[in-house]
Amino acid sequence: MGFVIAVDGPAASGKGTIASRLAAHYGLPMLDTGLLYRAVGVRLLDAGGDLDDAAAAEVSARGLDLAELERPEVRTRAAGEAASRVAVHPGVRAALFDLQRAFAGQEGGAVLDGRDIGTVIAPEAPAKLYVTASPEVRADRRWKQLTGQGETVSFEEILADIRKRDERDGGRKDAPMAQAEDATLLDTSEMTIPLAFDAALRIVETARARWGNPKG
Ligand SMILES: Nc1ncnc2c1ncn2[C@@H]1O[C@H](COP(=O)(O)OP(=O)(O)OP(=O)(O)O)[C@@H](O)[C@H]1O
Ligand SMILES: Nc1ccn([C@@H]2O[C@H](COP(=O)(O)O)[C@@H](O)[C@H]2O)c(=O)n1
Repeated sequence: MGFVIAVDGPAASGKGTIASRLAAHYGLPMLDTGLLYRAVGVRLLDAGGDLDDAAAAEVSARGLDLAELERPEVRTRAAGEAASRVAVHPGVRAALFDLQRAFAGQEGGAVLDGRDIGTVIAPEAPAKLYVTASPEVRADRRWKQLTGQGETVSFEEILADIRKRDERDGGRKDAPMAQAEDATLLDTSEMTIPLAFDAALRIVETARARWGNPKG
């Protein structure tokens, strides 16, 4: 495995923003694994399926075409909820495992963000961050993001979504959202995006030095 950076944490903590900037900094490919689950949820809803039907959700996951990750529908509030509901099914997680594992196994390394990268997908990753922020801060960030995309929703509705998502993601039996024992916690509640990236970069550089990358 090359230099893999795992960026886990709850909804709207800023994982994707940090992961994409780390990927650009190191010239590494990046996978937002949440898009996989969002696309599975959206395609199941498109087919008129039940998000709580484990078998139907697995069929949806096994039929996923990566081009579907580009659909604008996957970035909506509804897609985030659908993702979290299909993500509880072990069959869905199993169907998406090999793709994520292969992405992490790329020779030069990779950056992946999600909920279980440091614990399940790439437990041997040399650099692991667990990015978080208070539920209120995360709800504010998500509310600004969704209303900026034209969705009509209240802050209070998003805060309720965040709390429900945290509970479901952290409470599920299979691959629950969790900070890996060797992951460094990064609370971005009081940080701007540049400050959060700087803090993340310091953590990754420390891990990189320890990893002894021949490129120095
Ligand atoms: N430190 C920050 N300060 C202010 N806004 C931020 C910060 N980090 C990220 N954001 C903004 O918050 C929103 C959510 O960020 P991002 O998509 O990176 O979160 P995430 O953890 O990947 O979310 P999810 O896992 O739900 O996809 C985006 O609009 C992003 O620009
Ligand atoms: N590795 C992952 C990534 C995501 N999920 C589930 O998908 C939902 C949406 O993810 P976002 O990153 O787009 O918010 C998330 O709430 C999880 O339920 C997952 O289980 N594992």
